[in-house]
Amino acid sequence: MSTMGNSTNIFWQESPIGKLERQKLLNQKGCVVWITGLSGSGKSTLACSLSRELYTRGKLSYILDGDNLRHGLNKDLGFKADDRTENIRRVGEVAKLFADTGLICIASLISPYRKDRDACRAMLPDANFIEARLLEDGLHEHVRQEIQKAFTSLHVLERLKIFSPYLDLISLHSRSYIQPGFTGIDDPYEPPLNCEIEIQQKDGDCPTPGAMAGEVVSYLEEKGWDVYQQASGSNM
Ligand SMILES: Nc1ncnc2c1ncn2[C@@H]1O[C@H](COP(=O)(O)OS(=O)(=O)O)[C@@H](OP(=O)(O)O)[C@H]1O
Ligand SMILES: Nc1ncnc2c1ncn2[C@@H]1O[C@H](COP(=O)(O)OP(=O)(O)O)[C@@H](O)[C@H]1O
Repeated sequence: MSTMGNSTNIFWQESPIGKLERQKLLNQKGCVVWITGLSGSGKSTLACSLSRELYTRGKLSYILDGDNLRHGLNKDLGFKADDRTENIRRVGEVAKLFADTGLICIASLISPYRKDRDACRAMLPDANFIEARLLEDGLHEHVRQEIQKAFTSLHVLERLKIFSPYLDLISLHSRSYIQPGFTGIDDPYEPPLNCEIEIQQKDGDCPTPGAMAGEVVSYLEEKGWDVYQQASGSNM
């Protein structure tokens, strides 16, 4: 482990262009949208849909997806509690840098431990960390209803076709049953107590990816994250 934290001869170097200038250039405010939820709850789907939605509105975002980062930056980490904590800490630090560039950084990780997510929140100025929790019930209910429909009304071949869009989800759940230490099966997931956004089913329906992204975009618009305003505070 690094001993950097204890060094006394390391000094902060100021950059000539600050966050305010960068935000003004981009006409948006840098923040972190942190998407948390169980495996298969739709985190990556929401992250991609949100990034696309923001792009069409002329807003620059960047996705930090847990799966992808585990191919590079975090390839030395596994799924034991300490590794997950270090995984989240590193992504929190990277997300903080991205937000400082003026980007809307979308971090999408299971991030099962509340204290780790809260530590990332604490790295940023107030309100720059927007936690969005995906409640998996909507998606699972959607799959359940599709399976039920397939078995009650269709020919066998058509039934099989119905399953094809969910092969990922089915394989994920199958894997989770044979792999020890899987979040939500035999490893804990601690839901946020007070997150900014909670996405769940409405009237038994799973929201479409576009609708999920819409909920986050509405939040950002309502709070003014999508547009830079000189008067809106120096620290944002
Ligand atoms: N033991 C165990 N528990 C949970 N998840 C596992 C595990 N082993 C592998 N995977 C796959 O890794 C993806 C989650 O990586 P994360 O970096 O988001 O996890 S964490 O935040 O550090 O808990 C996760 O991807 P998503 O399904 O996209 O969430 C899993 O496919
Ligand atoms: N809103 C949705 N409606 C229908 N299918 C979805 C929705 N969100 C995700 N899915 C599907 O569920 C599966 C898991 O989604 P994914 O985004 O990979 O979850 P996670 O990143 O949380 O593991 C994928 O096959 C994806 O296409």
